[in-house]
Amino acid sequence: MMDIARIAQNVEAREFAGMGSLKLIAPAKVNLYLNVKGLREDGYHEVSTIMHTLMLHDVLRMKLVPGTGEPVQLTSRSYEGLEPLDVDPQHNIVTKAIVKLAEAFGRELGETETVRVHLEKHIPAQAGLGGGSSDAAAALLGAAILWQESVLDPRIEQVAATLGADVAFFLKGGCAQYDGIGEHFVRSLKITNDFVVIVKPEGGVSTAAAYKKLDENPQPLDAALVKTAEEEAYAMHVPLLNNMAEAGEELNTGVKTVREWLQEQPGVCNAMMSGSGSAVFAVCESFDAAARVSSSAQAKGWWSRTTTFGPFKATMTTNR
Ligand SMILES: C[C@](O)(CO)[C@H](O)COP(=O)(O)OP(=O)(O)OC[C@H]1O[C@@H](n2ccc(N)nc2=O)[C@H](O)[C@@H]1O
Ligand SMILES: Nc1ncnc2c1ncn2[C@@H]1O[C@H](COP(=O)(O)OP(=O)(O)OP(=O)(O)O)[C@@H](O)[C@H]1O
Repeated sequence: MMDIARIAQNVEAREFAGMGSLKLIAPAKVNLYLNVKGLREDGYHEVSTIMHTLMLHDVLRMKLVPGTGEPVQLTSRSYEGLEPLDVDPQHNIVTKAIVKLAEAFGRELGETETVRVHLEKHIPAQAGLGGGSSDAAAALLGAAILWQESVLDPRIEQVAATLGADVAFFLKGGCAQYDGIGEHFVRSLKITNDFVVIVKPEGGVSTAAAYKKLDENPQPLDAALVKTAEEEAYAMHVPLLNNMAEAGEELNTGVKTVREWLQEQPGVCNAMMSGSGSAVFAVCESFDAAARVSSSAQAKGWWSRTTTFGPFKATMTTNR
């Protein structure tokens, strides 16, 4: 499996220059508010959450090539100190997304045409930053565009919902509240462009394990704070709440170390684990403060980036 990942790293994006190729961006997200509620019969949990996209993003390059026998040929390269993906190309959520959308559109893949994709990873995996989900949303849009279908076709949203709870959000982006299992849009909030530092301790947290851990020790949130979060119209005023944070800190003790360290840094307004972890995000009072905190985090051996909240959803961009 790792050999495939290494071979994939040698493939250059240059192959995707020129006509007929698409470039898409797949932004990361953080959860400003995550309230995990009861366990449903299907094993998923009811949640209410407010997510905000970041300027930090992965890049997907896509094109159609004559059929190679494979429905999708996916290569990937990880940047900025990230490990290669721990998943082989046919199990990558990008491949799954394209294959499922082809089925929904009644398109045969493999014999006459193959979708070739190069994925540039900048978002760490198992971090609660939604990297895989955002890649999947971008792949759905890219495939629809390559097949000359409307990006507003309802089958895109339908397939998104079958891929993972977070995928639907990345088709909308910005700041929005979702409920159900996290796939059901409730409302948009006014976005912010505050500076953010993301710090990830060594190791990730499995989303499924974090939900399971929370079931062992449920963490109801303060009702008054929940009301404030659910009624707030501006992203910048949403109180940072995550009742999965304790589960994440138990599964990866580095999360607690990072969160406590961030909360002590000058210029940090607030810090909290994102989603199911293991990344912790800190909202900072200035770019300078964010850059200083991020450099100090890197000096301690943690993966860290300075970014801002952003308005983007998974989207096509100029192919450069
Ligand atoms: C933690 C969050 O990132 C918050 O935004 C999301 O809830 C996770 O969304 P996601 O990564 O798209 O999750 P999925 O890939 O759909 O699910 C992974 C696993 O997490 C658990 N899961 C996920 C979502 C949910 N509402 N309840 C769950 O119990 C299930 O065990 C599932 O098998
Ligand atoms: N394109 C992809 N990018 C990242 N991980 C992927 C991808 N495709 C499949 N995976 C698998 O999904 C796992 C979780 O990765 P992902 O980045 O989605 O986690 P996450 O940041 O915890 O997301 P979320 O916040 O949605 O739970 C990875 O460990 C990897 O095995």
